[in-house]
Amino acid sequence: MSIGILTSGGDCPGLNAVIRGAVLKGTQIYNQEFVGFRGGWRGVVDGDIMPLARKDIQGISKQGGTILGTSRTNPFEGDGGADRVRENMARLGVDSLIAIGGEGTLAAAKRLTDAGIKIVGVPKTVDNDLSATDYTFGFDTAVQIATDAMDRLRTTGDSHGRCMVAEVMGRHVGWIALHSGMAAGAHVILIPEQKTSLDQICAWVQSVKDRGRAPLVVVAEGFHLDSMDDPHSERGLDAFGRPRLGGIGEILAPIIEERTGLETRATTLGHIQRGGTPSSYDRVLATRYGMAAVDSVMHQRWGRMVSLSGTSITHVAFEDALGKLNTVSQSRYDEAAILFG
Ligand SMILES: Nc1ncnc2c1ncn2[C@@H]1O[C@H](COP(=O)(O)OP(=O)(O)OP(=O)(O)O)[C@@H](O)[C@H]1O
Ligand SMILES: O=P(O)(O)OC[C@H]1O[C@](O)(CO)[C@@H](O)[C@@H]1O
Ligand SMILES: [Mg+2]
Repeated sequence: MSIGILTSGGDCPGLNAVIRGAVLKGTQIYNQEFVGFRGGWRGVVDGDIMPLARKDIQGISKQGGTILGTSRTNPFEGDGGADRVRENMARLGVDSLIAIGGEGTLAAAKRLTDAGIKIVGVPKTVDNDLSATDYTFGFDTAVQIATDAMDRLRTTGDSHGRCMVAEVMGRHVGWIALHSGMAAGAHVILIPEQKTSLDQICAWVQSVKDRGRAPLVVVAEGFHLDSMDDPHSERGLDAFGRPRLGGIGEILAPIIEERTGLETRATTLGHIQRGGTPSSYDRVLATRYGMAAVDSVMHQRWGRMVSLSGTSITHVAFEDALGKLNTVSQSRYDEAAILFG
């Protein structure tokens, strides 16, 4: 019997390092065999597998994306369901699953675990929005990419004396905005947790302008003004029926320009934040998660995900890992806000 690995939800730098860590420890220490399911839960429902022997994972921890592919497929929709998953696993000789994904992937994993399927979870998300782990891999890389981009925006903004608006990812939480904004010396950081008025945003921008500096405004895609009920969305729905976010930077830029008289440009970083080489921090965390997930399989810790607590790897039940987001606290926001304007 082998262990099946899948990556599901948005991709993120470090997924390949998890796969490598799991396969290396599993083959070397436990003499286990592995297969990969292609395209997240879709591969599990369709029985679409690829080999994951030691030679298949050589050198992949520095590669971005996921060699398995990913999707936002719901394993309970269409032809799916727990019975279908169970049948496919039995037919393919797969005894248990390592599901690598965010809160949605783990919610699906919990439903399958409740139906008796043996699953352990590995948390991933660039947004760092899972509360049951101190950090998810992918976040550090995304922050570094965003910080580099902002450093570049600042030199062109300074040269032209313009206000630059940088939009970063962060559907429900503002961690990428907070960390990259602090690192790049942003003058305004706008996050989903803190509704803010246009008057306040323009007052910060104006004060930077009055000091003769070129303002940098960082906005998370999930931010909404105090006058908006929901985050800005104009890009339809994702595969799970949720609004695709993005575009709030382009909305804010002309308003800031009109109100402050300062020429303003917006840049949306988008999926650049999720692409390319993982940072060394993310590779190490992801590798440790992969190895710990195999330990969990060997100890039959079904329905639990590996998690980082301080510098130690621990285990959290799916039900405790879901339902509560890791939001930016008021104190972390207040600390950053001292630097605004
Ligand atoms: N409660 C649920 N029951 C069954 N399937 C679910 C549930 N929640 C989410 N899913 C499925 O799992 C997929 C993956 O979830 P989602 O798209 O939220 O990505 P994720 O794993 O949370 O990663 P990301 O950080 O990119 O959001 C969803 O697209 C959906 O098809
Ligand atoms: O890649 P997609 O499906 O457009 O998803 C984008 C979403 O995924 C994330 O990158 C991670 O959840 C969010 O920040 C963003 O809203
Ligand atoms: Mg999600």
